[in-house]
Amino acid sequence: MFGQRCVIISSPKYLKELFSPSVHSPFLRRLPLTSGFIELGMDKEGLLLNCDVPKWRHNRKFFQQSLSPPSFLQLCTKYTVEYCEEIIGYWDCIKDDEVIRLDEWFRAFTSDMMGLVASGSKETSMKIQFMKFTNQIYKEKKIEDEKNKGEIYRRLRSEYADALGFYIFVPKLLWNLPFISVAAKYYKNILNYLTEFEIQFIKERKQQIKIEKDYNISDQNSKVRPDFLTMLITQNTEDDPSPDEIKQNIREMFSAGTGTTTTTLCSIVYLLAKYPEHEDRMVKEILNVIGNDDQITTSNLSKLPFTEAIINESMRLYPVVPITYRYSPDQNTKIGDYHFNKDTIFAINLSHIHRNSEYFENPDQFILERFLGNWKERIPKFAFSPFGHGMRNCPGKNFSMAEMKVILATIYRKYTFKLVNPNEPIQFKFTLVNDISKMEVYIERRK
Ligand code: HEM
Repeated sequence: MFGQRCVIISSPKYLKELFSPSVHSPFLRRLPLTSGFIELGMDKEGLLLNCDVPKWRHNRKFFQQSLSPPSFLQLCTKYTVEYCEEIIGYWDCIKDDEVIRLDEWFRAFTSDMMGLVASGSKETSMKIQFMKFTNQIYKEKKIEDEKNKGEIYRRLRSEYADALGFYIFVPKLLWNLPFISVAAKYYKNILNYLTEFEIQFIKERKQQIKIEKDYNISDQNSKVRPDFLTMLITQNTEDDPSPDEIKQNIREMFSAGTGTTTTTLCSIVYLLAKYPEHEDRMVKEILNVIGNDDQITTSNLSKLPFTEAIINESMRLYPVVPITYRYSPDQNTKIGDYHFNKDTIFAINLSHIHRNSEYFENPDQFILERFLGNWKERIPKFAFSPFGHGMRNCPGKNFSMAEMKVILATIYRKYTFKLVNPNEPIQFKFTLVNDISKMEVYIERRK
């Protein structure tokens, strides 16, 4: 893999070293440096593919600190509720016998939601999804959107997702070949245009914050949006993190936070459609804790253990990141009793580990009791790793768990979903993650 020896790890027994929480761990890198990562600017910026350990640590600190204040999580809950209300407004216009592409709807939802949470960009993916569905004057909307900043940003991000695939999977050697060179040039332009766009709005936000000298995130009267971008800028001392670092952190909030949540939500809906008795129990819990119409708050999210078990068991069966990697270029390493030369890539096969019968009885079945009660004492830590572990685990874990609980609680109070093809297995396409490819459902309103 990437020209290096790759060892696949399929047992949690060998994860202690690879998932070590120590800053001195030799496994602080995910993958070796490639020309594609350099072209994307991800080799030294952001987190996901950052190969420069001091720079990665610097970014990780800012990324994590920006996501963690309770006031920020509360705000994200509020935004999620608002967007759920928007999606309900559209879904209420859809008849019970009409087929909808749930994967597309959740993709639109998570994209609009991230737009707002990451950079205050108010976008219209759900509106467009609805217009497409109802064959409304989509063309006119398109022309109107040419001038809409949020819409330009949304499209650039979507092109960026394709550029990521290109630069990660197509080796530099091939970039000058006919046809491929056209794509290489096109994606280069997209990257440049997106960077220009992002640097400009970072500059504008910085100026806004400067005008309000004593800016405080909880000030209701402030004109500055209290989002991830503002959080990153307000931790800033002497232009640190730099605009380029801020830009990459925002990009990764989108690229790591939208597809993952979309796919996990689709897996949950798929499994609940197959196990209606679990759905009934979840809805009862939601109605008991939150009620039928009341707004969801962060404090009642912690009172939904059954809903949480559903999310966990779905992520066990269908982990959106089926394989994660660790890499040690500086020193030879030892995993269990085995010695490895430096430069070995370790591919940690999470989807295989999650179905190991040593830790999960009847591993292919959807059994919620596994994740009820004191499950953290029963299930060994590394046997269940939907968000990874150790120094490079997922910094968006709490955010996405809260987001998914709010979405489930809000939409399942109103609707139930029936699979159009109940006998078909769920379909994913694998890029670096498992991405839901198509999921067709009927929406039924609850009586
Ligand atoms: C259901 C939702 C999500 C799942 C299942 C998920 C899963 C993962 C996994 C398995 C990893 C690799 C961990 C490791 O190698 O140990 C990861 C990394 C990462 N995730 Fe998530 N993620 C989700 C949502 C999010 C969200 C919402 C964000 C942003 C707010 C995010 C940001 C990141 C970043 C930046 C990394 C790279 C961390 C680093 O290398 O230091 N993820 N995620």
